[in-house]
Amino acid sequence: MIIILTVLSGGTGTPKLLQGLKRFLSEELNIIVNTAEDTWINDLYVSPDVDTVLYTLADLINEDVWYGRRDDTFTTHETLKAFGIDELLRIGDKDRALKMHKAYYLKKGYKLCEIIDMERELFNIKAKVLPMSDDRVETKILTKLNGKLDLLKFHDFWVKRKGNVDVIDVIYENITYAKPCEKALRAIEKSKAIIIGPSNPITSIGPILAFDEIREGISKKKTIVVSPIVGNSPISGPAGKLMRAKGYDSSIYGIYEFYKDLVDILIIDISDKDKAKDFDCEVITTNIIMRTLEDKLRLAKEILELV
Ligand SMILES: C[C@H](OP(=O)(O)OP(=O)(O)OC[C@H]1O[C@@H](n2cnc3c(=O)[nH]c(N)nc32)[C@H](O)[C@@H]1O)C(=O)O
Ligand SMILES: O=c1nc2n(C[C@H](O)[C@H](O)[C@H](O)CO)c3cc(O)ccc3cc-2c(=O)[nH]1
Ligand SMILES: [Mg+2]
Repeated sequence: MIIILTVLSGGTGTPKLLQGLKRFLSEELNIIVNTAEDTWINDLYVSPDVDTVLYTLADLINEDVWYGRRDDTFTTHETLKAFGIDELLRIGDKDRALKMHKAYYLKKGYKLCEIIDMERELFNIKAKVLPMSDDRVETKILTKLNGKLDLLKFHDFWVKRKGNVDVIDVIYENITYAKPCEKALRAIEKSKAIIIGPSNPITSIGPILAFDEIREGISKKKTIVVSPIVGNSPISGPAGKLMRAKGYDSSIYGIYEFYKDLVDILIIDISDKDKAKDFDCEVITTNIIMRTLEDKLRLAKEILELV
């Protein structure tokens, strides 16, 4: 009997875990991906977390930065810069084709989920890669610049300003009107368990869980959460700062608080084991820091044994 699982993912932490999971599962795996950082850059449609998941599953990902393709070239990016067009994101030539492919079919009226499914097939990926929505939702960071309130696009906050601004709030623009992707809802329904991967709770998993129907569907399933935080810090990125801005402690206490309505099993790092008794759910302590492929395979295997 094939065990169907659904994983919620952003673009760095969970893709590392996917490198482990993909060794044990193929078509049984559904990945619902955050699309609230999607953006048009000139004529390219950039869906950063989706593209990182596709490249990770196709073994093409650049693991130094967790975006773009390994061994890509940057001729067009550099030439555009010479022409005075500075793309905020350093987009490789092969990677550009994937973003042009999305733009081409979006302009023809295709749904994002249909285009991603075409791309999954082009990369011979067996797992289903599903956007959280086919509608635009955009994460914005509320801050104060020169004494004035300003709402920054995520890439302005993270790529241009390196996250070096005070974060007053984080909002998901258009979430009220956007609809979850039907295929994502079906995947949750068919799943034996849901894995909320070690991604940024606020800007990667938060947008996905902001859809009531997605939350509702997950609440009916065994849900395993892998913490992206060890001690009081995320292993990388702005998750700690963003959690504090939303009123959550940058610790596994904050992680539990954020997921408490959904989590059945919380996986924390061995270094946090003394806190394991403080949670009203099953807690597994293990090494959750994935440096090597062996780390990723071991963590994936430990998780699959819980399903
Ligand atoms: C900017 C970045 O967002 P994104 O690139 O989308 O990344 P994710 O939200 O998917 O993941 C960031 C998240 O991942 C955690 N992380 C990273 N490596 C590990 C690891 O080996 N183990 C583990 N348990 N978590 C890991 C990291 O702490 C980050 O919070 C972003 O928001 O960082
Ligand atoms: O911080 C960066 N993030 C880059 N990213 C990642 C990205 O947009 C953000 O860091 C993620 O959205 C964070 O979740 C890219 C993603 C792509 O799909 C393609 C190219 C890039 C290029 C950059 C980049 O130059 N700098
Ligand atoms: Mg992301």
